[in-house]
Amino acid sequence: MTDLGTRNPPAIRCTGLRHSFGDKVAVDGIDLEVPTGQVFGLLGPNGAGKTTTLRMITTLLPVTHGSVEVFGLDAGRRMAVRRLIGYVPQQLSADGTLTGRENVALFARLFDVPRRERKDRVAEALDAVGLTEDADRQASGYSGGMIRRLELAQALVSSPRLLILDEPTIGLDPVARSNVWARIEQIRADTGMTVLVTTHYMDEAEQYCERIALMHRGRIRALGTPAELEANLGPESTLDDVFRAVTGDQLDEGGIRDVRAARRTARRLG
Ligand SMILES: Nc1ncnc2c1ncn2[C@@H]1O[C@H](COP(=O)(O)OP(=O)(O)OP(=O)(O)O)[C@@H](O)[C@H]1O
Repeated sequence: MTDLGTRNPPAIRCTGLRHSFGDKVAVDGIDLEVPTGQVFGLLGPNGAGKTTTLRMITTLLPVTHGSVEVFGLDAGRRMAVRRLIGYVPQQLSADGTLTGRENVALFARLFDVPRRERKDRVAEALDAVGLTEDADRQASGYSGGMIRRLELAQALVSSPRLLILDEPTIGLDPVARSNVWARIEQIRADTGMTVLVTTHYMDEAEQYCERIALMHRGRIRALGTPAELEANLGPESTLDDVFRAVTGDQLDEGGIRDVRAARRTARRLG
């Protein structure tokens, strides 16, 4: 019997997780548990170590110090773990020369969705993100919000148990942002999927995340429900205040590489 059947592990468990790029310590000893079915937000300024953490959880970066388990499976079991995860990275992954449907079908093939199920699963994923009507248009004509929803469909087509979204709404206008979140919420309600999301938008974290971890300089500095974190700081505190208290107002730690990446993403989204 696999570990999956023998107990009821959390969706994610990180223990003593560290990662360095040369001399730069990007993740500096993280302990984190995300229960199954939760929408969990990872917040922090540029360069806090959020993406590096996500990349270790998704097995794109090897775990060299500490451990990561996904539904009880060690991240070292890369292929088994990847089958459980849908990942929407910050860098856009949709191909503008293909239609929406072709983009999702490509992911269905990549993720070994059985051939006879593919057509239906692609249609279901497109429907879940509200792109059925536009599915046969070339993706280069999509708005930024539609591209993000298309990428959600790409991540959903393999029916993952854990959906990981790195800045899913960066560069989008408020209507497109709430549209993306409405889809995420609906999918979660329909499937019970666990969602791990990074965002810079405190209002989104407050509204949509059941629990959040605030990262700064590679460490988790605060962990709890938005209401708990606010109450801990003091009456009338907002999540913005908590963020400022934790980061000491240093909202931009990441340097030119991170800012360029964020701008590039926002620009490509139009
Ligand atoms: N491939 C890399 N090579 C060298 N340094 C890197 C690399 N990736 C990340 N870093 C550095 O590690 C630190 C953490 O970066 P990371 O991208 O994880 O932060 P982040 O919290 O996701 O930031 P952002 O909100 O800007 O995406 C930063 O100082 C960053 O410059």
